[in-house]
Order: sequence, then structure tokens, then C-alpha cells
Amino acid sequence: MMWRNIARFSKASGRTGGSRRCLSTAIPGPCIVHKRGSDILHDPWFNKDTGFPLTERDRLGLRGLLPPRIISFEQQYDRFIESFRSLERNTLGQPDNVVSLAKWRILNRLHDRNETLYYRVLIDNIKDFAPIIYTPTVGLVCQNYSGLYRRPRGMYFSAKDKGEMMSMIYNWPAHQVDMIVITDGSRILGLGDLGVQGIGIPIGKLDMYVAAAGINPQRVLPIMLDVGTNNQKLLQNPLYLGLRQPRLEGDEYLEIIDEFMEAAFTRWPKAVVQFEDFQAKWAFGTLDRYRKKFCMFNDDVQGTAGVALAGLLGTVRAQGRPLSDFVNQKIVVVGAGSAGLGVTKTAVQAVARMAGISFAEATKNFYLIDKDGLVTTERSKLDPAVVPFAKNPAEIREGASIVEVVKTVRPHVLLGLSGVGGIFNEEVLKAMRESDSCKPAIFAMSNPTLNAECTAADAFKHAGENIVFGSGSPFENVQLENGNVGHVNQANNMYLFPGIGLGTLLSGARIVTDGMLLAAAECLASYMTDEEVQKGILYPSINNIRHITAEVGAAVLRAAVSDDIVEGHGDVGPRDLSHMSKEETVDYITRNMWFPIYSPLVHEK
Ligand SMILES: NC(=O)c1ccc[n+]([C@@H]2O[C@H](COP(=O)([O-])OP(=O)(O)OC[C@H]3O[C@@H](n4cnc5c(N)ncnc54)[C@H](O)[C@@H]3O)[C@@H](O)[C@H]2O)c1
Ligand SMILES: O=C(O)C[C@H](O)C(=O)O
Ligand SMILES: [Mg+2]
Repeated sequence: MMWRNIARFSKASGRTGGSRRCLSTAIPGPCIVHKRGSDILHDPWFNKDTGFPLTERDRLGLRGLLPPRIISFEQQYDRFIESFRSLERNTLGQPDNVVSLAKWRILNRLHDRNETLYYRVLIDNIKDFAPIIYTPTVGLVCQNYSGLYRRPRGMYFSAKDKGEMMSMIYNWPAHQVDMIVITDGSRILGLGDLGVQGIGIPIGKLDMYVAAAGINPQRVLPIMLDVGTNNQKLLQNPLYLGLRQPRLEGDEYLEIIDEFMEAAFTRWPKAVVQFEDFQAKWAFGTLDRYRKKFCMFNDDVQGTAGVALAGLLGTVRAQGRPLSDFVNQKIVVVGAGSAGLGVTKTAVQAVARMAGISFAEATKNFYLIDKDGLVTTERSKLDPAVVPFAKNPAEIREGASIVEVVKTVRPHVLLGLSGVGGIFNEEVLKAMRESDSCKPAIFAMSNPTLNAECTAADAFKHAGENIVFGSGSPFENVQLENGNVGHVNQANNMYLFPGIGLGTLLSGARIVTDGMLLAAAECLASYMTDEEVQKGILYPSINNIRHITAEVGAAVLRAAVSDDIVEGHGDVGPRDLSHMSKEETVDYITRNMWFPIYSPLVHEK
């Protein structure tokens, strides 16, 4: 029996409010539907396939539209898992890409047909399925999206829709939307500009929101903002599904995104918007533009920064040193884009706070490398965002290579967010053997797998078996020659963004503050025990993603209360939130996580 014990979440109730309320209590409350007959069978939100009981078949006009035998949810679940395992057996030995896409297709078909069953198999098998619906396979899906396309998911707002967005937003069928993930497709993972094909990323991120944060799937909205693409291959592809024009720039670009934000928040003033995979200039530009006005955050800049900070603090603990020693860690960051700069800035702020020194003083132990090598003050046309981290060329020369910097600095941590696969080559990794740390840390955080700065196996082989290792996409643990296991951490923002979104939503915070983001990072950093951290395990297993998300969500909510920006959620007002203890907050968050079980459907005209 593959069915998992759901006791832990069986008391979780659906969120309140909205006209399509589906409660997921142990004895599930009814769910109101406004359609009947085959319209229900074709609606993945309500469809139960052969699982409709006889009474519902009568009530909803389904008699005769389904085979007579009623199959239980458990049987449907087992049947799906069996077909998935049989696909695995039948594709043994085939190229990885072929197998991954075949797995994605079978999951996607279920997603399109029956969301309750889809999310149940996803939640119960998150370790196996996250690499398919999220990184790395989601990257492959985006690359092949125009060919894989069968039916729409989410909404598309294009440059041609200027002036129409306020009415278009009402085309979305759900009355309530809680979480929106938006991309303009300009920097999809480390794969560059994929134009409209980038829609796969908001879809995958929102799948994680449902799986990890228990956001009701009826209340999520993936958004593709199609402002053109500069990807010539796509522009020349006759099957490309996006606008065939170069990307809008400057004010023309901003007018489109401004219009979308106004439209979205006019219809759903309580929604939380996550920006995802925007090229650096627009990632920072839009964050500055909207973060004080709308309830939004940028996952690549802010979510990644928190996950990386938790990892960096974990490496200090892994060395058996007190956290205060973080101020002495020498950290080389390779990649000075939206993610690399977000991480560096947050880590420097943490050092400044801990040591009681200025931000400028706290940059001393940080070294930033971009495509032109080490960033120093000598560089002509220095990007204003990197100025604070530019080194004095008297220390190391302008443009020094990664290996040169590693050999000179002997850093405690080498962290990659460059999008360039294999850039931590044998020479670089071997140079890390001379690190000043007894447990050097290597984070190859770029996605998807082929874009990781190095593989886990190479890191342990060349940099030494005593390292701590993290990667953005999953790798198998490594069997070391000394008989131990080299643990692979998935240093991915998936450990934070679901909790940031959920805590923000359930607090009714007006905006996402630095305090909320810091609380999320600190919660993750303190989640693992000393014993685990000393084994090199910095983040929880993805199997515990709902638990860590509830904790992170609670930390975010409590920080929002401290910042005095909460308006409450549903029947729970700001005063109720402020009176909750830490445990009560975690309980409140957990009770509000949606959990997939079939609710009785009741028809209402
Ligand atoms: N693990 C995670 O949670 C996570 C989160 C966000 C981003 N990422 C990954 O990080 C990567 C970068 O994302 P981004 O948004 O910062 O992209 P970006 O395009 O904004 O930045 C890339 C940076 O890498 C630098 N770079 C390019 N080639 C280089 C080279 N040969 N040597 C050194 N530096 C080089 C560029 O100069 C630039 O500063 C992507 O692969 C993305 O998938 C991972
Ligand atoms: O999508 C991911 O897996 C992490 C991150 O947001 C990225 O852009 O790579
Ligand atoms: Mg991203």
C-alpha cells in the first residue's frame, strides 16, 4: 500500500472566505459547485474521475457519464503511482531528457484532469516529483514549451494588451486569488531569455506553494508577462507561442508591468505577488518600484538571499564554531546578478549587525566575481549595484579569475550564482583544499543541473571529503572513499518562498518587509540540530517541506506583527495575531494549509 499516513495534516482546514470554499477537514466539509454533468468532469478543480460516489453522480447529473464501478481515492492514487513506476521501468536506459519529459507529461496530464489527486501524489512523493515539476525538469519543459503546449494554464498579458489589463484580469474564473507568481521570461533559471515559454516557472513555483505551503490550488495564478523576446532562435521558430518582437525596454516596459500590478491588486487587494526569473536590471528595478506600494517580493533576490544566509550560518556551525564567527568567514561569490548581489548584500548586512560595524566595513571579507572576473574599483563603468563590494585592486588585481581569487584569499566559502555550468572546475576545486576553513563550503547554486558550477561528486573528489556541499538542483549524496556519505544540500529558495508567501498572506501584511525576510532566514538557519549540521546537513529533507514552511510562515507572520503592518486574514484580526504565542502561530498556519482530499460536492445554481 503506497498510501501515506496523513494524520499530521488531517485536521488542516481550508482557508476561509470566497465563494468556492472547499474545506479539507478530517470529515471534509461540502464544496459548492455552480456546474453539473460533464462540465464538472472537465473541471480539474472538482473532477474526481471514477471516484464520484453514487449519491454525487445522481446529484450532479453524472450518471451514465462514467463507468459504473466506483474507485476510491486510495485506489486511484495507487493506480497512478503504479503507472508512474511502470513508466520508469519502461524508459530505463533511455536518455535522461526523454525520461524526464515523459515523467513530466504523465504528471501534467493528471494536473490537467484532477487537481486533488495530482496534489496528493505530489505532496506524498515530493522528493521524487519535485525534480520533475520544479528544477531541473521545469527548465527543460520551458525550453520545449511551444512543442509541449496542449492547453493553457495561468494568464498571459502581452505588450499588445496595453490598456486592456483591468478588464482582462476579470477573465480569470476564480473569485479569490491568494498567490500570484509572475515572470517576464527574461532569465529562466540559468537558461537565459525564453520569452513566453518561461510560464513553466510560475506554474512550477505555484505547485510548490500548494505542496509546501498548502495554498489552495483554486487560489493560485501563474502569470506570463510577454513583452517580447531577444532570443533569436525563438523569434525564428514558427511554433513559438509568444509575441514575435524584441523585448520592450525603458518606460514602455514599465508601463506594461505597472498596468498589470494595478489590475491584479484592484481585483485581489489581498493577494501576494512573487516576482520570478526577471533579468537583473528589472529584478532590482521592479523590486524598488513596487515593494513599498504592493504586497510583493522578488524570490531570486530576496528568497535566495535568505536560503544562502541560512546555509552560510550553517557552515559556521558545521565547523564547530560559534555563530559569531560568521564575521570572520571569507566568502567568494561568483555571479553578480540578481541572485548573487541579493545574497552578498544580505550576508554583508548580517556581518555588520553581528559585529556592530558599518556596511562598508563588513564588506571586507567578501569577494564578488562576475563574467569579467573579480570586481574592483579599477573597473571602468562599474555597475552602481556592485560598487559597495568592489575590492581595492592593490589586494587582488582587477578581473582576477576564480582560481586566482581562491588561491589568494583561501576562502571559507565558494558560492556560485553565475548560471555557468562547470565553472568550478578541477583546478578551482583543488584550490579550495587550501581554504582557511577546516570544513570549506562549496555552494553550486545555479540551475538547472547542467548549469550548476560543479557536480556534487566533483566537489567531494577534488575539494576534499571534509567539505560542506550545496547545490540549487538536486544531486545524489556521494559515497566517499573514507566510508562516509558526502551529504548534498539542496540550496534552493524553495525552502523559503512558500513560507514567506504563506506568512504574508495569513498575516494580511500590507507589504513584505526586510524584518519578515530576515525572520524567514533565521528560522531556516536554526531548524537543523547541531548533530545534523556537523554531518554537513544544513537544510531539512524536502520530505519535511510542509513542516519547515509552517515554521517559516509563522516566523514571517510574527515579524509582520512586530513591524505593525498586519491587517489580519479572514476572521482573524490583527489583535488576534498579536496575541498568538509562537506555538499558536505555527498551529494557526498549519490549520490554514489546504490538504487534498475529495470534498462532497453540492450543486448551487
Ligand atoms: N539555488 C537557488 O535558489 C537560486 C536562486 C536564484 C537564482 N539561481 C540561479 O543563479 C543563476 C544566476 O541567476 P541571476 O538571476 O543572478 O542571473 P543574472 O543573469 O542576473 O546574473 C548572472 C551573473 O553571473 C555572472 N557571470 C556570467 N558568466 C560568468 C563567468 N563565466 N564567470 C563568473 N561570473 C559569470 C554575470 O556577470 C552576472 O553577474 C541562475 O542559474 C539561477 O538559476 C539559483
Ligand atoms: O527555480 C529555482 O529552482 C530556483 C531559482 O528561483 C532560480 O531561478 O534558479
Ligand atoms: Mg528563480
